[in-house]
Amino acid sequence: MIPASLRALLDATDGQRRVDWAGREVWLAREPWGELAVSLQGAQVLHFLPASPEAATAEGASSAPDEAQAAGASASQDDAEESLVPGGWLWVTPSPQALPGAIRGGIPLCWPWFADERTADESPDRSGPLHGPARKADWRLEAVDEHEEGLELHLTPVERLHSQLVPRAVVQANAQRLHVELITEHVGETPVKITGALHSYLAVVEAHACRVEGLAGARYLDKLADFAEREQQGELGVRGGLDRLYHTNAELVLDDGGRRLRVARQGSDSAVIWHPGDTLPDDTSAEASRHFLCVESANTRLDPVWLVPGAQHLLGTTLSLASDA
Ligand SMILES: O=P(O)(O)OC[C@H]1O[C@H](O)[C@H](O)[C@@H](O)[C@@H]1O
Repeated sequence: MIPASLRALLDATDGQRRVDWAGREVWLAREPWGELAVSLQGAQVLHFLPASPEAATAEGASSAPDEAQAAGASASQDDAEESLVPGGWLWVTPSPQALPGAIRGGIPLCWPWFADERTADESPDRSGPLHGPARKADWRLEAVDEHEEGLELHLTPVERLHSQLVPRAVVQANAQRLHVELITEHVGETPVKITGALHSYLAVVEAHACRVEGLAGARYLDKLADFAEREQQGELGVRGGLDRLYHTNAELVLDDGGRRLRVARQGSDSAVIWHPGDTLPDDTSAEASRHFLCVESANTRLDPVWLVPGAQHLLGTTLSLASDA
């Protein structure tokens, strides 16, 4: 579910190319296996639509223009805002912030800390940005390789983001799945504590009618209740705003009534589930916000990672259709 202007650029793409979208350089692929869009600001995957027959039949997965009615084009919406076009597994706001702001949507890379935890923040007064500097930084596309009848992209930041830590991102896309990994290499001399997230904005029919399976019985910290510790009773039904850090490495399934998306995580014992509810961010309308739910592969205060010199940490997520759909 992406803004119409990004959809139009994809429709005009045959193969692979670089375009300018929302003031950012964005790499696009439209090939027999499916579609992928990656912003070089933040190495942020913005769009993924696999060509597998099952994916194409899932509700909302078509990109045909005449089916673009549902999301974001309603009369209640600000006329100035672009419409959102259904199709794809990720959501991107129709009104992204200008640079140097970050684009809300897709899969932002939060590194080397999650939210306001500021692990590994080297600024003198520990005043680094929410979610760390990586998501707003310029990244370089180092390589595009063939991978399992799809593609594998390798990205690195243009400038050094930390004196001891070096991140890189790998994106694998094919007709069945999207896999993103954020690898942190310690090239320094002293242990460093990191957190982080693959802050996935997953496209849904209606955020407040979603179910997330796999969390029953898990302990979580409720950020909307001053980090109160609670236990998930039964499966999670999303009915309003929520901001929770679940302590689990379980595989999750997001069911929005139309599609059952499996969210597998690697190197992550924290699953963050977030939706702003009525507390809308400045860059997103109420109408547009109805169509995403964040299900994040993360390392949070629940499972920070102490990296020692020479070590690496891989934080990953794999999105695929649940086979029991
Ligand atoms: O608005 P952003 O900086 O992108 O952050 C969006 C959200 O990210 C995470 O999910 C946090 O748990 C939330 O507390 C935060 O509000």
